[in-house]
Amino acid sequence: MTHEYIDLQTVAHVQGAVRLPGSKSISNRILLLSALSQGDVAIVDLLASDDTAVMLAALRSLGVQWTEEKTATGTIHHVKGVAGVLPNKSADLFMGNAGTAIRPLTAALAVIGGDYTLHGVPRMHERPIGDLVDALNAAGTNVEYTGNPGFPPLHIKQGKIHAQRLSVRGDVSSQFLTALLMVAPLMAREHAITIDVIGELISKPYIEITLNLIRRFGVTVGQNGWESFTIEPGQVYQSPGAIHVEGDASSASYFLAAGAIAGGPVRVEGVGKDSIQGDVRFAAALEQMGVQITMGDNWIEAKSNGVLKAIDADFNHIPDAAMTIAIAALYADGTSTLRNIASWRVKETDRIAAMATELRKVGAIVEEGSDYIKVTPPAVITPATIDTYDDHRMAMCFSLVSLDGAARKGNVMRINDPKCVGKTFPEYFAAFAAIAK
Ligand SMILES: O=C(O)C1=C[C@@H](OP(=O)(O)O)[C@@H](O)[C@H](O)C1
Ligand SMILES: C=C(OP(=O)(O)O)C(=O)O
Repeated sequence: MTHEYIDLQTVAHVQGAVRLPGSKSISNRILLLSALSQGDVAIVDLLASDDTAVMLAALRSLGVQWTEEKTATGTIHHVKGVAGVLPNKSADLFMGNAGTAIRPLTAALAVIGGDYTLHGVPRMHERPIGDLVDALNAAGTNVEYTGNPGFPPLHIKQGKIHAQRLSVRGDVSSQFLTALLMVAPLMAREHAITIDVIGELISKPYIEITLNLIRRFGVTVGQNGWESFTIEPGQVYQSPGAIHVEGDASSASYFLAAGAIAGGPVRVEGVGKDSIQGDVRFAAALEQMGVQITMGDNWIEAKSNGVLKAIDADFNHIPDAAMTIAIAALYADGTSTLRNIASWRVKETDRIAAMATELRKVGAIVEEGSDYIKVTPPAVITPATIDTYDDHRMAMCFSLVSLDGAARKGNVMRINDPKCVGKTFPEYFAAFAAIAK
């Protein structure tokens, strides 16, 4: 942890428009699908952040060629697909703390086979991957733990897929199912492959993103509810030519919440009503809190009179954006409860514990359980020094606590280690400053 911090003066009003960076979830999926496909792919507006940098670096280490072209309107990444045949049969890959990189890459490398090691930052070595490794190894791959069983680092050797039916637990992270779905066409060379989901699948909208993008690369997945998925044999990923990355709907949540807390209107551009990201449903949660939301094809806008209604709801479908609701709850007219969010505990940090600790610093009364958090707002928000636990979302969420019409002028919120936003949104604090009037 660095000792850097940023001091945010309290402000009473926000207004303006923000152009969102690309979606992390879409960017990393498209990068891997492009590498696995036949033909060249031109990716427009890929997210530039730590999580995509580790994926790009890994692809380069594996011998996948890509170049970046700067244009007047943005960037285009050109990826040369290798159709599932990686030029480099061995590599040591640093995955940072990017779940969307390590989980699908582990599946791809395990199925393709070779001699690969994958590791990350210390927290990555505490984030579960056992359900994915179990599913893969039961099907014939050869993945070993080199540290603690169930967690990275991993050593992948040559295996041989013999199963036509795989099962994976869905209740710890949806990324395990995403990873298997992405590599299923590589396994279904001669026989169909069926993937059964064991336990209640969490974070379902992320599976919808996966299925949508797999389809864009020419592969059809048969779906039996959320219980099983079948990939018919002989399907090969084909380049869609050019593919555009939507703005990040989770990143949008901070600006929409700002509009909700401090008047607005605040408009985010790059994501709208046709988005394939589940996190656009954050806007519906704000509506329930009394915020006025309008949406276009490529934008969402929030405005309010600053008085928010408390909310009690299940947030399993939007685990990332739900953190922003926990902050909006500070400005509500009563106690809010966010339910069914157990996955918060195994992300960049234990987010239920971190959120509870930091909300208490600004005066909230917080109750936490294994899978819920209950927030009662204080009469006045107390200025505080906020720790961010190397979690980009903690830093972005707590920037919002500087929005306070009732605060004494000159009050300051200090956010420690603000650079952790680099995981998904390196320019976050500049974008936030631009709407704080
Ligand atoms: O598949 C994805 O792109 C993601 C799935 C979610 O994780 P879980 O499925 O672990 O909840 C989400 O929290 C993460 O930021 C991105
Ligand atoms: C949980 C997150 O990331 P990851 O993709 O590493 O799981 C997140 O961005 O909030």
